[in-house]
Amino acid sequence: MLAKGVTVGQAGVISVVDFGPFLDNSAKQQVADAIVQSFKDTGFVYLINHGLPQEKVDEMFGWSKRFFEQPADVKLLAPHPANGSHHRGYSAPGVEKVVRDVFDADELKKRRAKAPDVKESFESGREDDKLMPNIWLPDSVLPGFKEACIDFFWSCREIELSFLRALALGLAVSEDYFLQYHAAADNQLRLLHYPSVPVERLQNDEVTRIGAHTDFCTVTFLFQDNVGGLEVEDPNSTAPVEGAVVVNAGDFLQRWSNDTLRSTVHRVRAPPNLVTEDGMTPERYSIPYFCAADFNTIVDSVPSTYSAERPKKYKPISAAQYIMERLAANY
Ligand SMILES: O=C(O)CCC(=O)C(=O)O
Ligand SMILES: [Fe+2]
Repeated sequence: MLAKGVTVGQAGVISVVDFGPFLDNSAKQQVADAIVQSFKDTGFVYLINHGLPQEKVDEMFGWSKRFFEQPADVKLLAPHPANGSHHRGYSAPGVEKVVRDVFDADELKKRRAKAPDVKESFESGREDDKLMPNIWLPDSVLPGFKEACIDFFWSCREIELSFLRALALGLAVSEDYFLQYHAAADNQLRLLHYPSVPVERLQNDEVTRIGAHTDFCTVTFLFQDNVGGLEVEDPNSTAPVEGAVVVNAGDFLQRWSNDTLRSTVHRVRAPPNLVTEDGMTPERYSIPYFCAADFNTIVDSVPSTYSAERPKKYKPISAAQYIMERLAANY
């Protein structure tokens, strides 16, 4: 049963949940239940009143645009390392191909050649991350960009911490259950730009914006502009909801929850009904924030998600091992 009052609408079949009553403590359990129900049903939820002011989101999109407007050789002053497990810096269009269940290098090459992902990205994390140091532009280029990324990273961290509390409450474990495993902020802020491309090529699957995939962390928060095109499997197309952050469960959380919560396949294709006169689909910007468990932590199934009737399906695993294997397979 979905809690009425906090579930304020549907975008496709995905619930739009008002997070305000969680943050102000007026209806914490109802909000938590609505989120968990939506994660069980679809693996996705839209959150409104998430606490991050819209001006901050708009500002970050502004920085993202200014970054991607730079000439290629400037952006490449902060190059993403060729090593796919160091996820920082700038990746030019076509470099990364997000796929599902492909770990073989030759097969990846084939898929990339067939339908490249037409997107470029810039990734950053916390400044004190020794495992994956940030890769910034030189100080003289686009001053303020680095500070904006860092500031936005920590703003998103606030939503993450509140959201993880809600998730725990909704799963009937102690409110700080997930927090103990997410103390380090091993998260990743990703700026994405999908350049304008001929609609026909997107529709014929000659090129993709982002290929069908699941995320592999705990949860992802996605801010998007109003262009649209994000599609969630079976069989939902989602439209951007004003002021909302889209949250989805990653594979790690699905595994962690003993398959109670779903990590759903999603992709970005041509936005419906948006074509310019010359048959081009407008460019699109989005900002996902991937939240991962502490690399050094080992997780076992969430206590409320297994029982004699529903035995554990998975062995305990370290976040580092799981995530590094998945990252390296995408590059
Ligand atoms: O750009 C989007 O809307 C989706 C991005 C996404 O799914 C990802 O980066 O994992
Ligand atoms: Fe994704």
